Amino acid sequence: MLRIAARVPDHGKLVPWRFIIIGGPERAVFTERLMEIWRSRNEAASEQMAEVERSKRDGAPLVVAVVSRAAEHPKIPVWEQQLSAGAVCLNLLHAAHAAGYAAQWLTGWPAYDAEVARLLGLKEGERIAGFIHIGTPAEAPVERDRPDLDSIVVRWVG
Ligand SMILES: Cc1cc2nc3c(=O)[nH]c(=O)nc-3n(C[C@H](O)[C@H](O)[C@H](O)COP(=O)(O)O)c2cc1C
Repeated sequence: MLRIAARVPDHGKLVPWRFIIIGGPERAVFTERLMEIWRSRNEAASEQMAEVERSKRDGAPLVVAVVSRAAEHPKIPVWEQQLSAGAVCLNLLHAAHAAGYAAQWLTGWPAYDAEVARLLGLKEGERIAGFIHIGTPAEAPVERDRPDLDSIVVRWVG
């Protein structure tokens, strides 16, 4: 799956992304660490609120953090490097689904938190493009409204 995920358009072959696998026994430890950080930020939160938070962090047995390491480059804009990291996330979703798993691209506060970044060993300039949660499907995914193409497509007429 990671091989498929890494097979994305990558202008300049910079490989401006990397993976951190959070699985096995470390998966539960990761949730605990996130909860500790969350509690330190939400000291007044009730146990019920903590359980809601835990249910959001505690989903699939495998999480792959896709890390963007886009950096200033003389020819390749940072924007294009970040888009490439997004493509990695989507490819990983497709790879997981094609292999029969369920997968979801999540961010939430942990993707933007300096302490979580330290916990994951992110280096200066690195950031989370997505936490890709992967597991065995428990139920059919809920469909939701999709964009009305007529409202977002125009034909360029010069
Ligand atoms: C960058 C990014 C971050 C996302 N983060 C979250 C999130 O934190 N929580 C959430 O419920 N959905 C999040 N989503 C949306 C889900 O990945 C997904 O689109 C949604 O669950 C519906 O799935 P579907 O589009 O396959 O029907 C995020 C999507 C993207 C592109």
